[in-house]
Amino acid sequence: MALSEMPWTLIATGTVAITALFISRTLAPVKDPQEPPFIPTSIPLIGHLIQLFRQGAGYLSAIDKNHHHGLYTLPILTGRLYIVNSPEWALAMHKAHKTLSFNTLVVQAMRAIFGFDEASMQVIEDNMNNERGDRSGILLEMHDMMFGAFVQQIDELNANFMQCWIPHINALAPAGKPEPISLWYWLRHHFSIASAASLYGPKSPLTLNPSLENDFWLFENSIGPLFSVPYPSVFLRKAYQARQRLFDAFTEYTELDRYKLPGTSRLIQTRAEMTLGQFGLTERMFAQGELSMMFAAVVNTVPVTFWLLSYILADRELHAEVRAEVDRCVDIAGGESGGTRRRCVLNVTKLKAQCPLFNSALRETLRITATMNINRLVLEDTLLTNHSTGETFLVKKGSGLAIAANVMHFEKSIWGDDADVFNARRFLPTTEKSKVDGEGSKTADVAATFRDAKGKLHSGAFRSFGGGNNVCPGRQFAQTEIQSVVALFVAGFEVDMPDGAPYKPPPSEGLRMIAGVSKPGMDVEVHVRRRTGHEDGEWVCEM
Ligand code: HEM
Repeated sequence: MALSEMPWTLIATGTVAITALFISRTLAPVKDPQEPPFIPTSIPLIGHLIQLFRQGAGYLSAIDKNHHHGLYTLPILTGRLYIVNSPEWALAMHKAHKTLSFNTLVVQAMRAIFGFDEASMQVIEDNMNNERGDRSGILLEMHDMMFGAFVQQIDELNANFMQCWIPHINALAPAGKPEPISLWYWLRHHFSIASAASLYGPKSPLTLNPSLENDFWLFENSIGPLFSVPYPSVFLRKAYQARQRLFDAFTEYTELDRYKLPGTSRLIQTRAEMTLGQFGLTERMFAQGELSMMFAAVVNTVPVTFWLLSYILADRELHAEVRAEVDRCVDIAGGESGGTRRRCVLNVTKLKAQCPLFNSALRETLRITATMNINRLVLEDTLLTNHSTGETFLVKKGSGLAIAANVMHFEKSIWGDDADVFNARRFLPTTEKSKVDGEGSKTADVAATFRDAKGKLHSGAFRSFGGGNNVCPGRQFAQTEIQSVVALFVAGFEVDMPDGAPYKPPPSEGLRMIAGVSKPGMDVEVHVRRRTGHEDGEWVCEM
C-alpha cells in the first residue's frame, strides 16, 4: 500500500508513537543496575507527574498496592524521584543526611515562597550544606541555635502559649449558656493567634491585626502552586495579596523593634539578632523569612489539635476515659460561694506524664493525620543500605527523594490488621512503658519509637516529626499546645451537634503532595456548653 493510500489516523498514531518512543529513549532516565526499581508509566516522561498532580500523595498509596517496594524510583521528565516506603529505608535515608539535603529545599522555598531577594539568597546559600565543614552560615547556625533553644527555653514557650490561650477558654460559653461555634474555624483562629503571640510576643502581627490569621491560611493553602505557577501576582492573586499583607505586617513588626518587647520569646529575639546583626539581612527579608517559622509553628499543630479533639468527641467511651485521666490532672480551688469563680488548675506536666491513653490517642492522631512527605535533594551519588535486608541501592545526584509517610503509617505489618482505622490504644505499649521506666514521672518523647502490643520496637516507622538530623525541634512545644487545648475542652465543656446529637467529625480534605497535616474538608457547627459542676470554673494552666 502506497503512503498516500494509508489512513491518516494510522499515520498520525504511528508518528505520535514513534516520537514518544524517541523522546522516552533519548530523554527519559535510564536505570542504573544499582538503582531502586523503576515504576513504569504508560505516558513517558510525564505520566507520574500527572498522577502526582491529580492524586497528590494518594498516588503513592496507589502505587504501593501494585508494586510493594521499600524503595523505588519514579522516572519524571529527565530526572528521578525516589520514594521511601519502609522504616528501614527511612532510617538509611536519615543516616545519609550529609548528601541528602534538607537545606537545598529550604533555600528553594525561601526564594519561591518567602520572596527572598538575591542578596539574601547569597547569604543563606553560603555553606548551606556544610561545604566548609565548620557548621558556619545562617542556616546551620540557626538550626543549631533552635535545637538548643527548644529544649532550654521550653518552659518559657509553654508558659507564653498557655497565657495567650486561657482567655479564650474562660470566655467560652460563659455563665453556663451554650455557645454555637464553627469548631475548625474557632480553633484555627484562636490557636494561630495564640501560637504566634507565644513566639512573637504581645505585639505579634496577628494579635494586632487578627484578619491576618485568615491571610495566613489563604497563603498556606497555595504553597504548592506558589512553587510552580509563574506570575503568582496574576494567577494566584488572592494568595499573593494575602502573602503581601503578611510580609508588610511582619516588616512593620521588625522595623518598630516589637520583637524586643518583654513577653517575646527569646527564640525569636535570637533569630532576629542573628539574622539582622550577625548575618546583615534587611528588616524586610528577616520579616519575610519569619513567615517560614510561622509555617513550621502553626500549619501542623492546629489541624492535629482539631483531629485529636474530633476523635475523642466522636467516641463516648474514649471521651469518658480520657476525661477521667485529665480530671486527675486538675485541682479545683475555692471560690464556690461569695460570687468568686472557682479556680480549676490544669497541670500540663501531669497531662504529658500521667495520661497514657490521652498520649496514645495523640500519637495515633499523628500517625493518621501527620503523614507529610519528607523530601530531600540528592547532592551526590549515594549508596543507601537497608540494615535489615542487607540490600544496597544507589540514589543519583540531582534527584529528589521522599519518605511516603502516608504509605508507611498504614502498613499492616507494622501497625497491625486495623492499621486503616483510628485506635486510640495503639500506642499504649509505648506510652505505658515510658511511664514504668520513668516511675510515673515522665513520658516518652512524643516522636519516640513505636512499640507494638507484643513489645516489639519499630524504629523508623513513626515519622510524623521526621527523624535524624532534622527531626522536628518544636515537637515538645507542639505537644504542650495540642494537649492543653484538647484537655481544657474535655475537662471543662460538653460539645454536641446543634440538634443535640453526638458529635460527628467532618471528612478530611485529603492529601496534597506539598502540604502539612490535612485539614477538615468542611467546618463543623457545634454547641459548646460548660460541663455540669464547672459552670463557673475559671481555668488556669500550670506546668
Ligand atoms: C503537630 C505539630 C508538628 C508536626 C507534625 C511537625 C512536623 C515536622 C517535621 C516532619 C519536620 C521535619 C521535616 C523534614 O525532615 O523534612 C519538622 C521540622 C521542623 N519543625 Fe516541626 N512539626 C510540628 C510542630 C512544630 C512547632 C510547633 C514548631 C515551632 C514552634 C516546629 C518547628 C520546626 C522547625 C524549625 C523544623 C525544621 C528543623 C530543621 O531545621 O532541621 N514544628 N517538623
